[in-house]
Amino acid sequence: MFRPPNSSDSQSKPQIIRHPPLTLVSPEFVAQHTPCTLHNAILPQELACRLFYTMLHLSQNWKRNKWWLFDRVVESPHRTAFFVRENMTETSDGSDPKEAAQWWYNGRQTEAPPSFPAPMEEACEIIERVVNEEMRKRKQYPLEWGGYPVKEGEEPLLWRANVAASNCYEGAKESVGFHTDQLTYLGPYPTIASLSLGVNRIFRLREVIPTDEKDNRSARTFNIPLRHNSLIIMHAPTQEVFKHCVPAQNTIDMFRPPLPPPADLLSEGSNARINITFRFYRPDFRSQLTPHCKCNVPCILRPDMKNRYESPPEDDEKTRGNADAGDGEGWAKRSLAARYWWTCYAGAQNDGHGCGYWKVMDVKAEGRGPFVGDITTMPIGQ
Ligand SMILES: O=C(O)CCC(=O)C(=O)O
Ligand SMILES: [Fe+2]
Repeated sequence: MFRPPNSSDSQSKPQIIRHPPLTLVSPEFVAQHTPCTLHNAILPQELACRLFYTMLHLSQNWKRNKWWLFDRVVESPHRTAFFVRENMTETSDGSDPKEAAQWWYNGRQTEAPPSFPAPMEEACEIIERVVNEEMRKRKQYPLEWGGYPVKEGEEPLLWRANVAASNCYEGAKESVGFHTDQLTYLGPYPTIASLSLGVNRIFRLREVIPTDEKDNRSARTFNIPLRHNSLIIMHAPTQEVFKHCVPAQNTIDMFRPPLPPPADLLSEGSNARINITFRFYRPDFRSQLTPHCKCNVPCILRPDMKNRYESPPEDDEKTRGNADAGDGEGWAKRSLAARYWWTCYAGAQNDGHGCGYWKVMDVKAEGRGPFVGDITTMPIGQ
């Protein structure tokens, strides 16, 4: 006799519901399903256009990132550049984000990066205000940076940008693969504000399911169309829980800028998308404090996205991200183990062979902080 389709075997393993990809077209849907927020028409139209033309012009000199994958060199399918913001001493603790920025390209040391061009600085000031407003409504995680200066009579500052990474995707086929942003200089639970200019492209998010949950649920793919002059803020814990990418597409619509270019800058229509991610390099994760591996190369910091590392319960209490994990989607219910690893990165830059060095980050022993959790034990906001 054949076993009926719903045998006791298949019953012991519950059927996982596999949801089809979901396109999130509105800010409400993005907020409902992901730890990100979407803000359309973020900059005044004139500034968005001026910044687009400025960056498109500069992008002619941007480089493709190169790294070793197994035994061959691969090249990023887009061009990229890095910028450092001037006059950030009040939040930098005497450390210089320029130093860290020199390690941006896959652990290869590069020349000191340029400063923000004028329209990028203007945009950054607007974006900082929006990010702070948004963060005030959200809960904070104990390991977030708690060292912003407090000014009497003013709302507490929750985020600043001191660096920016910019990407140019020319045509439908240029892309960036699924990844999480390296936490080496950002530290745990970073907030990253990502501005889109030019053609509309899809930004894709997908949760990394912890090993112990993978028999119970599957990850859903979320597609978020990013229009010219939109901002997506990757709030905590996006980098700990989701991977993101900008996939190659079969077709894209030409971008017809609402305002003409200045006389000295080219182009009428364009098939390029410019992305600028504004970030805060934490003083307590400055490059001088990055552990080195056995190859004597600075390590990279990665979250334990799959909750593979079982930590002693006593030190879990303090660093746990989501001890009060509540309702909502699967990811929002996750209890984050808050484990991070320093790992060898030499394999990406030299000959594809690293030393396999691996160490759990120990915030106390490494002297990191101050953290949000040092100042307040209660999550603020919701
Ligand atoms: O272009 C984008 O929207 C994403 C870029 C990105 O993920 C990155 O630079 O790390
Ligand atoms: Fe990224």
